[in-house]
Amino acid sequence: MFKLRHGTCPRLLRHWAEGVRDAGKAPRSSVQDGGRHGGTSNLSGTLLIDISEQTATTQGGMSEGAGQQDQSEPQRGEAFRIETVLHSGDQLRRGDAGAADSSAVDGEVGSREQEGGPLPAASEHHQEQRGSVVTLESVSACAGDGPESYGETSEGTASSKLERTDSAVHKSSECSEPGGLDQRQAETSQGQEMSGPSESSGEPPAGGPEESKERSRDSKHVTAAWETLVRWGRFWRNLHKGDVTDALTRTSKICVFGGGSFGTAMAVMLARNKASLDVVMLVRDPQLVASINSNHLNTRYMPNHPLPPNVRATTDPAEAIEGAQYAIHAVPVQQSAAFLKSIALLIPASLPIVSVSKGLEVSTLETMAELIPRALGRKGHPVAVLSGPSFSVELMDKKPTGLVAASRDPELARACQQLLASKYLRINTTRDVLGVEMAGALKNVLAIAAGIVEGMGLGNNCMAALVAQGCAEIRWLAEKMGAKPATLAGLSGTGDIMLTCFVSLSRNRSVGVRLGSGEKLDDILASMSQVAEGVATAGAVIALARKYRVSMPVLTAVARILENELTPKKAVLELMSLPQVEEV
Ligand SMILES: NC(=O)c1ccc[n+]([C@@H]2O[C@H](COP(=O)([O-])OP(=O)(O)OC[C@H]3O[C@@H](n4cnc5c(N)ncnc54)[C@H](O)[C@@H]3O)[C@@H](O)[C@H]2O)c1
Ligand SMILES: O=P(O)(O)OC[C@H](O)CO
Repeated sequence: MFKLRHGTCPRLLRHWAEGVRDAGKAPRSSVQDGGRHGGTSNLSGTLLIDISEQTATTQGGMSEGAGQQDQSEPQRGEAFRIETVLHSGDQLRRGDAGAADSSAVDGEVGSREQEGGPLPAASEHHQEQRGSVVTLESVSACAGDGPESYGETSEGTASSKLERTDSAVHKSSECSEPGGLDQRQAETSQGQEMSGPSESSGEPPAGGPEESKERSRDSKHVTAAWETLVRWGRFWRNLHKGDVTDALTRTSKICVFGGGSFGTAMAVMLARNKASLDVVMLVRDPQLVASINSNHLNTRYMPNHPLPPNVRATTDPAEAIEGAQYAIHAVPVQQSAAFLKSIALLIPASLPIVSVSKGLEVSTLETMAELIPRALGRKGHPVAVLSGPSFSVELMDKKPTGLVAASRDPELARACQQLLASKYLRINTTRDVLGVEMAGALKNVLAIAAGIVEGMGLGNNCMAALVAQGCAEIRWLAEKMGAKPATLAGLSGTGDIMLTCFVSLSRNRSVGVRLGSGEKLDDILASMSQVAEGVATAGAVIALARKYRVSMPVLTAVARILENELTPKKAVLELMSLPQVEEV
């Protein structure tokens, strides 16, 4: 059966198809149409399938064949797929806009990465459209090193692999990996269904030759799956090698608003990606400017990490903004509107602003993507947000990190990928700006709750229950406002919640720990030199919860504790006394 993963990058597939066709590799033999999805036509003896109907009706689910191919001739399968892709133009063009570009760059000099680097970052397209099969084996073939060249996967093995995938499709209704169906899982369940190693099945005991054979087969599947992924990454990188539309290539200056820890980290990520890029930080303190420009050190926020020479600082907004092609906004949320209003006249209408600030403005309940155009007095100003689990110090230390860039304009989200992604920083893209922003803002409030539990010494069970409940509350509100569930389960949601709730580097969590240990909020804030966005955002969350009629017991308790209307101990007692309910 033919299967097409709808999330598979259409651009990649089209290039692949064209490449194979041009190279004359696609055999022109007929295959039979299963006739279930759309019509058939015939050109040069090759069956063509219109997959538009299929695409429209199987979003997120496992899609089953549009046609039947001769399994004994795997090469036909390749041709079949290729032609299918070529004749699904509308879908492909639409998908293309959301497709991800891989632009991993060499960490120091900005040259495009060659073999052996990270896999391509995903697009919304990829993230959302799980559940069908990527024909990665075929991608490998197109990349110039066909299935025969990886591992022990000979042409014949590739054929049987396709067959196995087919049979697995019938057995499983889920597929989780970008590489397609988890064959091992599917086959295992199939095996158990048919002749599982149960006591009554008469199978040899564990550890016998049968089990060892199964283990070795499993191991082959794992190896094949991994190698397929690696080849996919290589193919993708080759495809985009020398891509002149790369935002990094055509950018010469970027300004960064805010010289705190994350503004500095963002400036360094950009500067490391391209040595000739002029990265200018707009900061308020002349001493900090002197330190950055003379000693390449942000002595206040990042004293142990020397900055690349192409990072400089200024207190002059005009100097920072003039000629900049992008602006990164890293000013705390509650100060952002006033800051942006003060420089609005200097900001060209075309200057995209990428916000990394996580929170809601208390006075308006706005997210940053709403606040920025309003503060600039320009509806429709180009905005993206970058979020996800990321401590600035770990980025500076080149620890592997994953973020998500969200924008209504997919090109801008891709530009964020191209400018910032590196060997240690993967950036997905999405159009779900609201989901990314709500998750990023609300996780800070939840992290305060987690800190309180830690500070009170309530134990691991309590911590896990609290964070799970908090996740549900974030989901209830964000989804009601229009966020996508996949976003909330992704890097900016679950990912950032885990990081911020469980890791002591978090400033929000630290505030909670100190509250839970009995300190007063005013004393805690007075002792901090950096922002903990959750403190202000908590009130806004509760106002939004009321507006959207969502009950949020944990986050409401945090807001009341921060307002000094409830002690942490009383809050726990009250929460534990709430009615026992059905899980939703
Ligand atoms: N630090 C991190 O690991 C991290 C990671 C992801 C996102 N963020 C988000 O990035 C934003 C900034 O965080 P940070 O860690 O850099 O904070 P920070 O406290 O380290 O720095 C804040 C910066 O904003 C500047 N600033 C404050 N008020 C200002 C004003 N009125 N006008 C102009 N500049 C002003 C400060 O001088 C400082 O340079 C926050 O919303 C935070 O949630 C931080
Ligand atoms: O230190 P925090 O609590 O502001 O968290 C920093 C980042 O948001 C973590 O992703």
